[in-house]
Amino acid sequence: MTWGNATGGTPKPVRVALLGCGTVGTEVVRLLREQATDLAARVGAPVELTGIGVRRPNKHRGQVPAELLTTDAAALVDSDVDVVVEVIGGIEPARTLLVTALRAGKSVVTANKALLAEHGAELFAAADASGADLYFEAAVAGAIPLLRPLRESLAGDRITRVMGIVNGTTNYILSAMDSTGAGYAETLEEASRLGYAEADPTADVDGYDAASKAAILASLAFHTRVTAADVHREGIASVTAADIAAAKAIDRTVKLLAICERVTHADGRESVSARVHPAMIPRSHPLAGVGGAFNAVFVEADAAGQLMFYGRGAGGAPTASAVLGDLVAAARNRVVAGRGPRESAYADLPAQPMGQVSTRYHISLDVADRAGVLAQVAAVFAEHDVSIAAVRQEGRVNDASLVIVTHGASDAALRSTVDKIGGLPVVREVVSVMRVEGEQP
Ligand SMILES: NC(=O)C1=CN([C@@H]2O[C@H](COP(=O)(O)OP(=O)(O)OC[C@H]3O[C@@H](n4cnc5c(N)ncnc54)[C@H](O)[C@@H]3O)[C@@H](O)[C@H]2O)C=CC1
Ligand SMILES: N[C@@H](CC=O)C(=O)O
Ligand code: NA
Repeated sequence: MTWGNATGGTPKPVRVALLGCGTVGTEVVRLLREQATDLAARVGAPVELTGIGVRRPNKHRGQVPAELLTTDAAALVDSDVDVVVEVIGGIEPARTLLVTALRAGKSVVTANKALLAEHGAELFAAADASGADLYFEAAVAGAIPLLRPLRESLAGDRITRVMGIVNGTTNYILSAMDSTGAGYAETLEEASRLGYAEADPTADVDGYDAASKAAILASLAFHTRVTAADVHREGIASVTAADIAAAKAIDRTVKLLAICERVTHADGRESVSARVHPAMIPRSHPLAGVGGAFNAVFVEADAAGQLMFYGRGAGGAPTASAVLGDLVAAARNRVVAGRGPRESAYADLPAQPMGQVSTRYHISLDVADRAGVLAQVAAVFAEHDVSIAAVRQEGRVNDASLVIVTHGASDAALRSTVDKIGGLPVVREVVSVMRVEGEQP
């Protein structure tokens, strides 16, 4: 179906197949229809939607043109189309459909971070074999233009760090827990209703979605293939009301962060560290003010310095905006017989295991309020070579809370420290253990 005409003549339309018509797909169809004339002018040819691959056509009647609906996504990909837009999600059948499309020289636009983080190399190889485009701006941080700046605008710089909030669902949950004390389950349900969560929301809460995005960000930033398996992943399922309260007590808030770093070793070798975990950050930190399903990402590069990208990271319309931007780029390339950026993985840096990554921790203990407790606890830290940066003790009648913030320590050292401290008779409970980010050590 062609909704618009290019100005100044009638060039051959760019034919587009859409795979999937859920939260994002429905909005892609709406924008294609509503902005058809402008899109045609920007592309230099009309953009023709030739078919929409869905699972249950009846579900979509009345929402999208019924004559476009098909349950045969493979046939749609095989048909005479120039660009395949995939918003099904998951690995199969998306992987097979996209590899087939790319090998056949059809450009691909996808929002599928899980697929890219696991099978990106295969998709790029298929794209290279035929010279087709592979665009995926919607896959990370929804509407925020982030991947194009990394792939293109910063291609002349040396990126050292990418850190931010890249999952809208978990940020929505953590923001609600922090501001209203709302419960975890009810907020997750709301995030699903609003179209932020993945089809299986455990991908969000267990950090898989953010880990896929971290893999994509690290790959682009450091010109290295980083897969989801290379990313250390912790979700928010273990974040308790006590953690949120402990953070509040010291003017911090809890966020799920994705952190990708270029690590330079003493001998000059470099490696890539990518991790996703909840962390306490100061309320004065710019990421602390990022609420709801919004995302924000800091990029640090040698020449550019620090850049911050902020906007809607989830939801049908914002994500469709990024998909449409990619579709215009791919369609333009078809019209002028050009090609978008290819995979850049020449640096091939090794992944740094999490055990070697040093992070700072905030530990909150419920302890007996008597002389010598602090000394006993401090001795365990010293024994494990974990250096203490700050200690705060608040006494009550029979018990007290002891808050310790460490200097940088490895996961392994911290884990053994906390295990041993939890076993001290003077420690009633280890109330909260959480990483600390965003402040000077
Ligand atoms: N919802 C969001 O805020 C964002 C989603 N994404 C990504 O966009 C993609 C789509 O997400 P949503 O639209 O939220 O998911 P959704 O679950 O709402 O939609 C997926 C659609 O694909 C259909 N589908 C499943 N298998 C199919 C098949 N074999 N053939 C044809 N259609 C099939 C489903 O019936 C469903 O309508 C996913 O990769 C997701 O990770 C990316 C950024 C944000
Ligand atoms: N489920 C994801 C959707 C966007 O990528 C999220 O919550 O961020
Ligand atoms: Na984006």
